[in-house]
Amino acid sequence: MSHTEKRFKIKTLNNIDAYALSKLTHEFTLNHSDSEVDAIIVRSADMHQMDLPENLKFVGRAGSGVNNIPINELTEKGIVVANAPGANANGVKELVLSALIMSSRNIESALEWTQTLVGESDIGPKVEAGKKQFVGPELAGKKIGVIGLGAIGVLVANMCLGLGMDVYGYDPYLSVQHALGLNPSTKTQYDIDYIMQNCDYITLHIPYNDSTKNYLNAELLAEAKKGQIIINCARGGLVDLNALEDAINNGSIGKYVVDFPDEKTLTMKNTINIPHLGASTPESEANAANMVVNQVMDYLKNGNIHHSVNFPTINFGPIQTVCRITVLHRNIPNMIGQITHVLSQHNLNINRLTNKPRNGWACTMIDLDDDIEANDKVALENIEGVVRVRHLKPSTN
Ligand SMILES: NC(=O)c1ccc[n+]([C@@H]2O[C@H](COP(=O)([O-])OP(=O)(O)OC[C@H]3O[C@@H](n4cnc5c(N)ncnc54)[C@H](O)[C@@H]3O)[C@@H](O)[C@H]2O)c1
Ligand SMILES: O=C(O)CC[C@@H](O)C(=O)O
Repeated sequence: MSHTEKRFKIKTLNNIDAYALSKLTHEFTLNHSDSEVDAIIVRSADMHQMDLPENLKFVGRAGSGVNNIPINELTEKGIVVANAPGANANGVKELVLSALIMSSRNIESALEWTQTLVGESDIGPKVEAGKKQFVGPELAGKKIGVIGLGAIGVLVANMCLGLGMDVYGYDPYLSVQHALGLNPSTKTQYDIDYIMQNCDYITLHIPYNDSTKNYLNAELLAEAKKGQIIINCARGGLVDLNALEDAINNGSIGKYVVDFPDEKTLTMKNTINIPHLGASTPESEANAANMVVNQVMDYLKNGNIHHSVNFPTINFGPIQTVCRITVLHRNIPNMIGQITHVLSQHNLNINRLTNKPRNGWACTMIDLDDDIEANDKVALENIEGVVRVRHLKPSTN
C-alpha cells in the first residue's frame, strides 16, 4: 500500500478566490513547500522558468489562456494541465464593451481634459465650448470583426448585435458548442482579409501561441479600413507592435485598446492601455477558481480529468472498487495490451477499463477489484511510452 496517496498538497501561485479554496476538503492542504506539492493553481504567473516540484501531478489554470504554462514540458512529465473555459468570459465581454465606448467616444481624452478645468470658474460654458473636441461615432450600424469565436468571442459577437452593430465573426476552428451559442445574425462566411478591409472595429479573442504570435502583422494591418479601431483583450503578443505603431502613425489605424500594456504601448500614440482587467471581477475570479478547485480535487482523489488542455477528458466518477489505476501514456500501439499484461500476471480482476486518446497522448483508466503491489506500479511505469502511473484508493469520507 506504500504507493497509495492519502493527502494532497496544493500550492497557489496567484491570488485565488478564498471562498473557492475553502471548499478544498480535509484531504487537501494548501501552500506546502515546492518539493512536496501535488498540484499548483495558477492565474497569470509565468511558469516557464519555474523549477517543477518533483511530485507535481496537476496544474490548474484559474482562467482561460495557458501561454504562461510550459505545456509540452508538463505533458512529457505526465502532468495534467487544465483550465477554466468560459469562467471569465462575461468579465472580458464587459471590458470589450467599455473599450468600444472609450475608444469611439474619446472618453479617455475627454476625462483628462475635464480635469484640467479644476480650479477654474464658469465650468458649464467651458464644458459646452470644449466638448466638440471629443465628438465620436455611435456603435450602432458600424461593422465589427470578432476574431476567435470561443467562449469570449461568442459573447462579444452577441453583445455587439444587441448594440445594433453589423457583426462579422472569424474562426476557422469554430466548435459546435460555440456555434450553437452564436447569434445566427453573425456573419461568419467572410475571410480575415475581407473583415480587415471592411470593419470599423476589430476585436481579438484568440489564444496566444506559436501560430498566433504577431497574428495582426504588417500585411493584415496594411489591409485595414482607414481609421479602424483595434481592441485586444486577448494577449499583447498577438499584434506586431512595430507594424501597429507605423499604422497608427500613418493614420490607417485609428486607435488601439489593449488589456496587456508594455513599454511600447504605454507611449504609443492613440493607444488606450488597460492593466489586464478583463477577468478582474469577483464573479470571474470566483467562477474560475471554483472550476479549478473541483478539477484539482477530482483529479488528485479519483484521477478524473476535466477541461484539460493536454490530456483527454476521462471520468469514472468516484472510486467504488478496491483501487483505480490511471496511466498517462503516448498514444502508440500495444499500450493497453502491455498494461493489462502486467495486471494479468497476478490474476487481478479488471472491473472496468477505458482508454481515451488526445493529440498523440492517451489516458488508460482501470478500476480493479483487487489491489496491486508496489512493484506492479513500477512495472507499469517501465512500459515505454508511459509518463505517469497513479494508484488510487477510494476516499475515506
Ligand atoms: N483579458 C483577460 O483578462 C482575458 C481573460 C480571458 C481570456 N483572455 C484571452 O482570450 C483568449 C480567448 O479566450 P476564450 O476563453 O474565448 O478561449 P476559447 O478557447 O474559448 O476561444 C478561442 C477561440 O479562438 C479560436 N482560434 C484559435 N486560433 C484562431 C485563429 N488563428 N483564427 C481565428 N480563430 C482562432 C478557437 O477556435 C476558439 O474558438 C484566451 O486564450 C486568453 O489569451 C484574456
Ligand atoms: O487571472 C486573471 O486575472 C487573467 C486571466 C486571463 O488573462 C485569462 O486568460 O483567463
